[in-house]
Amino acid sequence: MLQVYLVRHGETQWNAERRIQGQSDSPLTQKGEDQAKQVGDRVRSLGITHIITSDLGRTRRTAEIIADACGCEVIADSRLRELNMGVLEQRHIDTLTAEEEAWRRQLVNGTPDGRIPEGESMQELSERMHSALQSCLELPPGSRPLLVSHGIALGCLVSTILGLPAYAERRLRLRNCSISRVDHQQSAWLASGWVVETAGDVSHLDAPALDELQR
Ligand SMILES: O=C(O)[C@@H](CO)OP(=O)(O)O
Repeated sequence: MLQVYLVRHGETQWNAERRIQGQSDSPLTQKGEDQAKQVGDRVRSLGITHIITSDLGRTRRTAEIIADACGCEVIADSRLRELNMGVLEQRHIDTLTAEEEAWRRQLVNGTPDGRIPEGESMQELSERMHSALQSCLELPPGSRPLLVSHGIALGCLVSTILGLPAYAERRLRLRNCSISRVDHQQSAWLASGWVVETAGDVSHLDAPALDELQR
């Protein structure tokens, strides 16, 4: 059975300021760096063989810190990027106009192809995240990969594995540097394929980020 660990990156400057990142980027705060070290401490004895990360700066930095603890190399995969939030990227969440807020809401209310202008739909996000996860099945037998990605992207992946719509990610709290795990199992009795073992564990963090609570 393949076990895949899923980690959201550490807190960033814009997470703390409540600004929308998407595929734009901001650096980890000191707290974010500390969170990533705590993930490293938590997973160093788990036998992680590969660290595969979104190619954005905040995830790469988080991955490097975890890789230092695990002693494995970091592989970048652009399929693990955050949802492209188009024209709203870099904006402060509290300054959106009513029209802009309606674009954002399309993503969370189930409009099938809802997207922010110049952005990506949840369906497109789901397809590329599942494609990245599926690639883990091609790793050598005995591998135990850890993927570093983003809040909406990982929430969408976990929700859709559970058979929920992609926008159900809004009901799943995946804080910065939370750890989730999905396993690929073959079972005649239980569901075959991907199953969710853990979602959003923050018990290894001394101070979970507040950004999700502030929304
Ligand atoms: O892009 C963002 O602003 C947030 C949205 O949840 O994602 P992350 O901080 O995980 O990249």
